[in-house]
Amino acid sequence: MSVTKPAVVLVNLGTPDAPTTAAVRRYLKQFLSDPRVVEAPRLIWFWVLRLIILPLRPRRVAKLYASIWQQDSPIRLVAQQQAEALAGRFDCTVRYAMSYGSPGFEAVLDELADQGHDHLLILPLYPQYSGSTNGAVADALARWVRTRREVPGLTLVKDYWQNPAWLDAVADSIRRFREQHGEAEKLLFSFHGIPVSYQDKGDHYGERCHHSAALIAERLGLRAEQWMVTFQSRFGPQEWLNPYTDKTLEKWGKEGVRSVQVVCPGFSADCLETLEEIDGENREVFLHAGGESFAYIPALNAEPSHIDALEAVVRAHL
Ligand SMILES: C=CC1=C(C)c2cc3[nH]c(cc4nc(cc5[nH]c(cc1n2)c(C)c5CCC(=O)O)C(CCC(=O)O)=C4C)c(C)c3C=C
Ligand SMILES: [Fe+2]
Ligand SMILES: [Fe+2]
Repeated sequence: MSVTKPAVVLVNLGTPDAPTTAAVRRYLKQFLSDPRVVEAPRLIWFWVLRLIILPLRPRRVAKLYASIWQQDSPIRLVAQQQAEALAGRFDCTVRYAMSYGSPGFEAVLDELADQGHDHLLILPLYPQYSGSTNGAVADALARWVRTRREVPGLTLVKDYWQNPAWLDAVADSIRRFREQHGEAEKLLFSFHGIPVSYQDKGDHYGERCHHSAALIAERLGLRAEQWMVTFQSRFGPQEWLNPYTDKTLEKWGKEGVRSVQVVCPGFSADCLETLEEIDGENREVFLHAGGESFAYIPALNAEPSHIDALEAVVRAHL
């Protein structure tokens, strides 16, 4: 009747099924239709999305995806590795799911509940809560609950940037990188942005990013002038959290900063926004503006120290 063991579901943002215009269009349609992601007036956005964004953006973005594609999209390959590695740590089922695209979050929840798991622990893989990411997972969970006659016990992890195991894992990865490659003049912590209007309405995501970076810098013993926090991945004409990553790298290059290392601790897996936007586009911006050396420090992905941290987060909530 029921399996008494809990199951863990790791949830990340999502990605297209293929690096093609059609697949990117399907993905962006689902993603950008979520009112948690784009908080524009619904009727206006319905038409802007269909008449401007979806006819134009997918072709360009599909090329960017093609440039980072492996056997699959990196974010999905990493999710699979993370789930496998974490499953090795407990006597319980661990699955991964995506908020947009596949494997769909609600389908994975159905499967686990149908197998009789009577407690599901949902861990969104965003270290810093934002309504636009973790909030969207909560919405999807609430929608799913309404479809189930028998609702399992549910635990939703809000976020985990304060967990010492996660802070140690990020600090150690930076330390190891600097031991291998030497130290750059500047260490830039780049986080995905959100529109300033979301912050004005009460989303404290930006503060959580600043606190995270400060705690990591403290572990590394960095002086204030050695590091900085910026925000990347702007979308649309609104003002987003600043300072912006690209503008900062351009300014540094022009001002004579010779070497930078960039780390993106808001991304639990490498993806389009780190591999292409940071290690591709922003590298070019810095070098073009006069910088001499640019290095991207990879996300924690399925590193054992990351799995240690995720294990600690799960154990703290089970
Ligand atoms: C209004 C739009 C967007 C908000 C708000 C937003 C917040 C947000 N996103 C992430 C993490 C990721 N975003 C990724 C891609 C991506 N993000 C947006 C838009 C918003 N994000 C778009 C349109 C895209 C797709 C690419 C593009 O068309 O430019 C990804 C990468 C996924 C992949 O397939 O590799 C991640 C991860 C966070 C953490 C966040 C708020 C805190
Ligand atoms: Fe995004
Ligand atoms: Fe981007």
